[in-house]
Amino acid sequence: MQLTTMILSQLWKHKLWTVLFLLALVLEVAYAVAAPYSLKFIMDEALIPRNMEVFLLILGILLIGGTISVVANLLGDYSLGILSGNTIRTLRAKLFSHLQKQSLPFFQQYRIGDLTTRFSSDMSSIEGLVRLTSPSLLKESFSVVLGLTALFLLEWRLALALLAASLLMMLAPKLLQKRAEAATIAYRDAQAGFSNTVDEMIKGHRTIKGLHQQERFTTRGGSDIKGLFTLGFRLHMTSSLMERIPLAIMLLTNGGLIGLGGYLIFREMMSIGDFMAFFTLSLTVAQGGANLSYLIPDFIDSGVSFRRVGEVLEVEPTVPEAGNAKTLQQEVGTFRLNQVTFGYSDTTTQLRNVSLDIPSGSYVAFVGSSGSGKSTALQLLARFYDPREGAVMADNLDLRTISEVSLRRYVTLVTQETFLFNTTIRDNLVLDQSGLTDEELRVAAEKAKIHAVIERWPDGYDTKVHHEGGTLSGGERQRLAIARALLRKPRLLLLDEVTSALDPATEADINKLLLELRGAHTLVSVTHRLDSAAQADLIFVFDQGVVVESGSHPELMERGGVYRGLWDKQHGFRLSEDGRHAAVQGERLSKLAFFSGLESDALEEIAAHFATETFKAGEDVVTEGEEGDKFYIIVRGRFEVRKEIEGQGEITVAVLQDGDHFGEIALLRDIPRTATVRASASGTVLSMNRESFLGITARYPQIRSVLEQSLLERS
Ligand SMILES: Nc1ncnc2c1ncn2[C@@H]1O[C@H](COP(=O)(O)OP(=O)(O)OP(=O)(O)O)[C@@H](O)[C@H]1O
Repeated sequence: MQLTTMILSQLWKHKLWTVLFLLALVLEVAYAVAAPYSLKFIMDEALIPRNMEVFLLILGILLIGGTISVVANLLGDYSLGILSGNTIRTLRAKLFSHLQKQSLPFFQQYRIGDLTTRFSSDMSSIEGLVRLTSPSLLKESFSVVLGLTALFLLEWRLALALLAASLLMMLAPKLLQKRAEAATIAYRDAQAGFSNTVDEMIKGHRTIKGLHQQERFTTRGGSDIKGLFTLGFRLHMTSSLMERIPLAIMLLTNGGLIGLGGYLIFREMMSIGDFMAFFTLSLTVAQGGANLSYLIPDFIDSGVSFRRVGEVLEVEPTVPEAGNAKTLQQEVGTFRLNQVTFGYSDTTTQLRNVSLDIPSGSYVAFVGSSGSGKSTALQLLARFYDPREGAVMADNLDLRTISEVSLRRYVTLVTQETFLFNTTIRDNLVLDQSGLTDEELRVAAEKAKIHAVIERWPDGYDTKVHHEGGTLSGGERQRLAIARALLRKPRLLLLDEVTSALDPATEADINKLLLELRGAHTLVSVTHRLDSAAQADLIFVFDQGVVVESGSHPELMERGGVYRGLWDKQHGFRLSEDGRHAAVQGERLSKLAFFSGLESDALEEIAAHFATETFKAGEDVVTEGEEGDKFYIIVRGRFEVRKEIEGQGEITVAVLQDGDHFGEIALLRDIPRTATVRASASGTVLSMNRESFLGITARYPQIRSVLEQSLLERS
């Protein structure tokens, strides 16, 4: 609807050109009908009676009419160029800005390939519709109507026969229209699906190679291509049939007209001039009819694109700008979540009645187990979503009433997924802040511990980023994102697990930086690593969408609740600065049920049997189905537990982080692993193999029985 209104408003806006275009079209069609009609007079009034004067008069009129028609054609083309050009330009700009206004759920709903197809082939199709198909349809329809009127005036019986044939010519393709429409939609969807496969293959080429997934992708691509072939063939045959049927009808009609015309002349019910004019004009009308049926498949094709683009334009942002939006002041005070309840969909609830205050200039940490709602709360503070109930406030103003420009000016979010644009490092850091000096750039990059790295690149800050930063390491991208955020000098800096991809030494530097930033900026850091959170002024502990504890590190340790439990789980390890060598303390092992109750000497002895293993993002620690003989404790990192579920493929069923352990069953017997554990970022684990374990249990048999018992309880 919006799309139709937009096109009509363009025609109205350029009314002069619209009127000129219509006038030119009328003149062109009128001449195209009048020229064959004139044969009636040329034959009956000039050639048969051999009257030169009448002949020259008609010839003169035809020449003048022809000249007017040529000028009208040129004028029509020019005005159509202006009208269609402006319409397409406005539509492209509208679609582009509409996408930019969309909220996060929109980009989760539509796949990249689908959206880019709407911008590329759907837009080209609409361009064809506006520039060619619609004007031609208008012209041919007018030509058929005017031509038929002239034919009825010449000889109504012949005209009636021709009309019946023309209607048949138009209706026949209609019978196939539904099939053609369905075939076009199916082909478009298949094109979008294939684009997605290619997009994923290009973006994920490193993971695909690293995990040797080429065959799976070749199969997927092969099946997409096969689908495109089948659907393309169906589309081709349906379109061809739609074109061929009218042609066949036209051939039969010609024969019929000659027969009936000859009969009427022999019976002196029609003159030779009338017949000549009728026959020539009927060819023009039939051509118009055939053109109309040629245009119909094109029209259907672009009609589908029209709907697909229109559908996107109809989607309203779920986080809309307020009508009379207020501007956030530079000196923003407290941010607050006020009894906030939120769910990503109507049927789920990720945050329940959460209330928390973030004082101006403070350093606040959100901690809690994976999936407890920390990142969700952070995204609400950045107003990427609006709460279902309650409000997110800045300076006692509901974020829903604040202009997006001022909110984005003073609130910056840095997430784990850093997107870099395919331009220079400098442009990626500066973005729209053209006034920034090289010195400011250097200072921000130094704070984010990335300056030295940039300086080592051959073109320094002018180094080009390729593949959206895919050639840089996760840590480098993350540090660039921090530098970019610092350059924006935000009042509220929101950080979502920003140190998760960094080595321990760089993590310590970034933690130091956060302490320096406190005061001048308000900081909220989501982290699962409690060593980072411990230095915050205020810590909120999330559990299943609720804030269960809050306070400073000493207060929470003192309380001995959830935070204390998480802290104990994460501690008791030693890790080298580069994250390559780890060790566990005997005391920490006693927290595992099957080692509890052992003397400290025994625990230290067991601790010495653990070996360090490091994993890069995307690497599997264990693979579902393979037989395992090792037990693991995560020292540092984030690992996804993935299982093959019928009908859904491989999905993440749990996330393991610092201090979590898995795989103990492998210490006892050969059983295939029941899930894959894959590193989501680089991580370090400690492992113990069965051979070592059996050596230990020979001396401490109770370990084995406790483990047997706990596994029995679990199964
Ligand atoms: N875009 C989304 N759509 C639907 N559900 C989501 C979306 N993002 C997160 N969730 C779900 O919301 C819940 C809370 O997620 P959230 O990311 O806030 O947790 P978290 O505490 O930050 O966890 P993590 O440390 O693993 O990032 C989880 O169950 C998660 O699966």
